Amino acid sequence: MKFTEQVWNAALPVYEKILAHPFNQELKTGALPVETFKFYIYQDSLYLADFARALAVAGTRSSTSGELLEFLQFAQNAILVERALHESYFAEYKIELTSGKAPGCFAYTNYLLASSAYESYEVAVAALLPCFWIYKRVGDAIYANQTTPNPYQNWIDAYAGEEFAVAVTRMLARCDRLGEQASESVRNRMVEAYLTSSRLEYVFWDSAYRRETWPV
Ligand SMILES: Cc1ncc(CO)c(N)n1
Repeated sequence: MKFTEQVWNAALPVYEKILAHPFNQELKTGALPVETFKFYIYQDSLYLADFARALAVAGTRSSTSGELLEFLQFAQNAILVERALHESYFAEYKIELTSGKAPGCFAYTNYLLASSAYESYEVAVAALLPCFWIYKRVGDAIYANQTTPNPYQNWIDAYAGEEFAVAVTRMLARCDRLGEQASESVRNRMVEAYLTSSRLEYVFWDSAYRRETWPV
């Protein structure tokens, strides 16, 4: 079985919970409170800044310059998406939040940064896969069932769109090659990393929905 098929099956219950989460259900119908969306966009800008770093670091752990280039391009794109958030949503919604990372965002970004630095290249890449693939599947599912007009149309279009799809396809192909070449023990750790990041995707959405703050 292809690595990506294996992990998709392994994390299917997590994906289904993500899709059913009220954040995504309300995004789909447009009923999501704007204050919740603002909180999410702010947290996502903090996420994307670290996601870019994790991608770049993972790239430096590869053994070919082709792979390094691929991951540097992913990193560049994450930075450009982060900037676009500021130019569009931050301006449109007058987001002036300064609270920093909520616990959910903190957990996810630090997991990605730690994996990229301290895990093997293959495991680091597997940890980064849900950021692409789960977002793509969620974007597509929302796009296919959304209420129109929808105040969050730009967000939906970005993740259901062609440009993001190209990056996701490249990442999936990369993961399948790495999974195929990996020893059984490395492959098992790759599956574990994919699962952990999938759970953290859920945690991130749930944190945004609750506008999570630090308890102390
Ligand atoms: C939390 C999160 N995961 C994945 C993506 C897509 O890269 C994003 N923008 N935010």
